[in-house]
Parts: sequence; structure tokens; C-alpha cells
Amino acid sequence: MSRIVVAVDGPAGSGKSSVSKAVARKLGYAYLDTGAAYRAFAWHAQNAGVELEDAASVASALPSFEFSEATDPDHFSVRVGEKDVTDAIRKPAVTGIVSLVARVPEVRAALTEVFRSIAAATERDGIVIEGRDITTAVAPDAQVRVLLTASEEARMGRRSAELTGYSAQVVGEQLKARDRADSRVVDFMTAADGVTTVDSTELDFDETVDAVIAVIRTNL
Ligand SMILES: Nc1ncnc2c1ncn2[C@@H]1O[C@H](COP(=O)(O)OP(=O)(O)OP(=O)(O)O)[C@@H](O)[C@H]1O
Ligand SMILES: Nc1ccn([C@@H]2O[C@H](COP(=O)(O)O)[C@@H](O)[C@H]2O)c(=O)n1
Repeated sequence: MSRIVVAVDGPAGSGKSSVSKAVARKLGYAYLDTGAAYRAFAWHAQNAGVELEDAASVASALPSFEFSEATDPDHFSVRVGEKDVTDAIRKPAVTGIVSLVARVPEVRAALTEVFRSIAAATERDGIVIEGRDITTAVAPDAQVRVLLTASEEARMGRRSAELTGYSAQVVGEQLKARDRADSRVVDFMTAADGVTTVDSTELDFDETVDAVIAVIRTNL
């Protein structure tokens, strides 16, 4: 079976996860959140007691990382070993350290292989894979490649509306700091050749989903 791969990249809070999941649900595709894998590895590395500032120490946690992620957009979950970490990896404690592990080349190489294996194993007609380097490194040959953007102001506003109980200023600063750190490793702010930009600043959620589906239909 020839499987359709839709690659979606973008900065923090641009809507990659929620929009990609909705697109996958509408098209009957699988959904792969690669950020969840980096987050799960950060959670694991921290629990393993590694020195997060030291690349070799971070990489030493790779062999014991038993990761699994469901690709059904209606039943999303992430496990490390037997432990369900779906909620734990969204906590600010993990968000605050994930860039430190994501910058380690051995980690990126190992997770890229995991993503390709998961994509190859899906039984659905297609898969939407979202992250930071999907259009450029994980699936550069994907049939559809999208950069999902929104202004920093819109992204900060959406994220702080979502994270009630945290100050808007702290949430905004964390989002900007993470983008700054991540963009030293991967360029997800500009579209690579052949990648279509969808700017959701002036779109609501449903309009953004429709815009991504329109790009998919144009490319298939
Ligand atoms: N076009 C839109 N209009 C309004 N809200 C949106 C839109 N797109 C996404 N959102 C909302 O913005 C918030 C952030 O979206 P989401 O978590 O999907 O972003 P993300 O790019 O995956 O972020 P991160 O990289 O930090 O995980 C969510 O609450 C989502 O529902
Ligand atoms: N392809 C990717 C995806 C994610 N990362 C790193 O993981 C962090 C969490 O990602 P979210 O999409 O859940 O926000 C992100 O800040 C990056 O550090 C990555 O490097 N490559």
C-alpha cells in the first residue's frame, strides 16, 4: 500500500498538534506527534538522573528509553515502559527542559528512526506527522509538506488561554525562550523549498484545519 505522508512543522503554539490531529481525524489518517517523543525522552532522562546540560550524559539515557506512542487521533497516548506519561509530559517542568535534550544529535538521530518506523507501521492510508524538522529531516520526501505559523502574539495568546492558572507573562516568556533554543538546532520559522506556509494568525481553528486540508488536496 502506498501511504500518504503529510509533514507539518512550525513554532511552539502554532497549532501543530491540535490542527494535525483534527486533520488526521477528518481524513481517517494516523497522527504522529513527534514533540511528544522528545518530551517523553526529557521526562525519562530527568528520571534517570542524567546531567541535562551534558550531551553525553543525556545520550546515555537512550538505551533505556522504552517509548511507545499511539497514532490513533481519537485515542492519543504516550508511554515510557509501562508508565502512561501522556499528561506528565505536558507539564511546565518537562516543557522547560525538553530543548536541552532535543539539541543532542544522538537523540535526534535515534528519535528520527523511531518516527520513520512508526510511520512505516501504520495501517491507515496516510499519516500526519508534526514537529519541527519533519518537512526537512524526518520526511523530506513527504507528498505534502506544510509550515504552520501564526504571529508570536497570537501563539502566546492561545497558549495562555489554554494554560489557566499560569501567568500570561510567564507562559509567553517560556514559549519565546523555547523557540529561541529550538531554532538554534532546526529552522522551523521559514519554509524550505516545496513547503507550503499556512499562516493561522487571522484564521480560527476550523478555518486552519480546512486550510491544511486544502493544501493536502492540492498536492495529492
Ligand atoms: N487557528 C487557531 N485559532 C485559535 N486557536 C487555535 C488555532 N490553532 C490552534 N489553536 C489553539 O492554540 C493552542 C496551541 O495549539 P497546539 O497545542 O496545537 O500548538 P503546537 O504548535 O502543537 O504547540 P507546541 O509546539 O507548544 O506543542 C491550542 O489551545 C489550540 O486549540
Ligand atoms: N520534530 C521535533 C519535535 C519536537 N522537538 C522538540 O520537542 C519540544 C516539544 O515539542 P512540542 O511540539 O510538543 O512543543 C520542542 O520544543 C523541541 O525542543 C524537536 O526538536 N523536533
